[in-house]
Amino acid sequence: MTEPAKGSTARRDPAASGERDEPARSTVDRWFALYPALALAALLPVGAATPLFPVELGVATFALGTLAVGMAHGAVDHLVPLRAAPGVSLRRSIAVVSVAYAVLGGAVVAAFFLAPVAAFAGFVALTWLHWGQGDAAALALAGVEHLPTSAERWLSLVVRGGLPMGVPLLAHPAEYRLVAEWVVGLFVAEPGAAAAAVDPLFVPETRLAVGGVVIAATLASVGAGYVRVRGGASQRGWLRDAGEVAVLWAWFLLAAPVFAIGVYFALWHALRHVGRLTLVDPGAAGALAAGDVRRALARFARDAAPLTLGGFLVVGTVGLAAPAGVAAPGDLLAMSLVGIAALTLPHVVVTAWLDRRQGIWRPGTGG
Ligand SMILES: CC1=C(/C=C/C(C)=C/C=C/C(C)=C/C=O)C(C)(C)CCC1
Ligand SMILES: [Fe+2]
Repeated sequence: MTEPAKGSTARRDPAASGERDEPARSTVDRWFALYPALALAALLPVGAATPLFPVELGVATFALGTLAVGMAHGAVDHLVPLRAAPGVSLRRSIAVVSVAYAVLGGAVVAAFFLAPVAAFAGFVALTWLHWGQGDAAALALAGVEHLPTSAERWLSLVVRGGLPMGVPLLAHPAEYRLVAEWVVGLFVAEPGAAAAAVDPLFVPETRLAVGGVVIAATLASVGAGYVRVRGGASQRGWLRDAGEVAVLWAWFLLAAPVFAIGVYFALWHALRHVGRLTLVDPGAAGALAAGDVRRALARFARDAAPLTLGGFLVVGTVGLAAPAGVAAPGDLLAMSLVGIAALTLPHVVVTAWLDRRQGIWRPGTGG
């Protein structure tokens, strides 16, 4: 739990306190964060075997995860302003989010056409930020007490986003590079040009620097949390945080990158975000408070269905527009990633707005 709000003017932090919706919140934490994390831990032996298999296994897993929940997790963004802010109409909510998606998504696609290598690196950086942002919100929702300041939450963001984006580069650079070549290869048709173009990204210094940042941030974050526990914060929340970080470290060290990220995207990031969204839908939150996870999920699926299809249309359009064409499984992954990149920038903006509304980055004052 964050520091209690001080003074009568301070607003509550609904992501980390509030008794009224506590049963719904703890149901969400269990079903959408804790159990999936335990499932990922149980999958570690499977992950450890994946480097022995062809990368196509990873591509199929990534596609399946994106089909199942990955795409859907952002497909209710148009309802987020409506549900998270008083006084926003449905029409305004849809209009604002549609404009953000068209402008920002269009800019991302243009960036891939104009400067594919920089756009790819930017997408990895954006995902680092976004997946870290998602986990910081999940930790707040879980009510951990060892992250009472925004600085500590930012450090968690660096760790949690760095695990999926940085550790595979440290542990499996060849497959990481292959994916970069596939993505850039959609936009540069000459044979061998993509491999040469991504060279500057894969110098040993990048790998060292990225690995160093993730290791240092992990040690600093776990250490700072321990200091908070010594100062009276709940040990349970800290152990949960450190345990999740340990599972993610093991997962991304052991599993082949495309497989690892495919599973993580669906089972970890997307599910956590879906859980968070069910809490801002009063109908779903009511079902969750009564322990009815299935009904909450059914409501989410109904809301997300139309724009999940829309998301796949975006991916298909990227495939049709790619100058080099789409032929091999690698191209399919590449076109999905570019489509996802276009959807991710506006999704990050909507999520950041929700974070702000919920006081994720201003613990103790939020709401
Ligand atoms: C697959 C894959 C990569 C990139 C994945 C990314 C960047 C996924 C982003 C997904 C998002 C942002 C989903 C929305 O929340 C790497 C790391 C380049 C190399 C290893 C394999
Ligand atoms: Fe997301």
